[in-house]
Amino acid sequence: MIEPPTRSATPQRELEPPERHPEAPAPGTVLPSHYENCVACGPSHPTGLRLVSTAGPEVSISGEFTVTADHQGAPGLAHGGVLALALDETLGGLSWLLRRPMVTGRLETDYIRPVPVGTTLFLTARCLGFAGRRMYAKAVGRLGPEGSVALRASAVFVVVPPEHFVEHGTDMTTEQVHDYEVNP
Ligand SMILES: CCCCCCCCCCCCCCCC(=O)SCCNC(=O)CCNC(=O)[C@H](O)C(C)(C)COP(=O)(O)OP(=O)(O)OC[C@H]1O[C@@H](n2cnc3c(N)ncnc32)[C@H](O)[C@@H]1OP(=O)(O)O
Repeated sequence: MIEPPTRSATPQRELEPPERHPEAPAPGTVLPSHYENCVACGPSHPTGLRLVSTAGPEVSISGEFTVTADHQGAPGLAHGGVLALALDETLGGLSWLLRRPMVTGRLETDYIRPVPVGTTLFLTARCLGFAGRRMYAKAVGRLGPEGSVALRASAVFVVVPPEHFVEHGTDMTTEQVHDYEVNP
């Protein structure tokens, strides 16, 4: 028997409101890739999404990427896992505005419309607030800037110390991780 989920991306109590960091990049700022080989945003990844994120108002982010033949599941259609990746990256980009390192704890995705190869998907993510170390957020993906909604997601990210990436990853020093705090 498959166990029912024990956690939910729907807040179970009132959240502390999110605060945009005073030194967050201004709305409209195109955000840099956080890692050149990232499968979602890295410019050096050969088949990645090359998703580009832009800081939005309050604690929100927009992102876009074009679905290519490298992102197919069924012929001519984006793979659902790839679409979850795009949502995860856009939601994770909220870190730039909060200036707190976070990792995805839970990502709940609704797939509403198929996304054909060649589509430029427009994503937006918004922070709902915090419950301790848990950050709750929502995201939407549209087929065009004002197009039909193809995807919706609710997520919980967990704030981690910068050392998380040094301890569990490779090629990352504590100095590099702390650089994010001053040089987004
Ligand atoms: C300096 C700033 C500039 C930054 C500028 C850089 C920008 C950069 C952009 C990046 C954009 C990329 C975006 C992709 C982001 C990924 O894809 S991250 C990769 C995928 N995720 C992971 O690998 C996470 C793997 N899991 C873990 O490492 C650990 O389970 C976690 C999540 C750190 C939690 O472990 P822990 O630290 O021991 O925490 P724990 O005490 O268990 O839980 C803490 C709280 O979180 C809750 N929690 C823990 N796990 C979960 C869960 N799965 N679901 C819900 N709640 C949970 C607990 O219930 C607990 O809540 P409270 O009881 O405190 O209320």
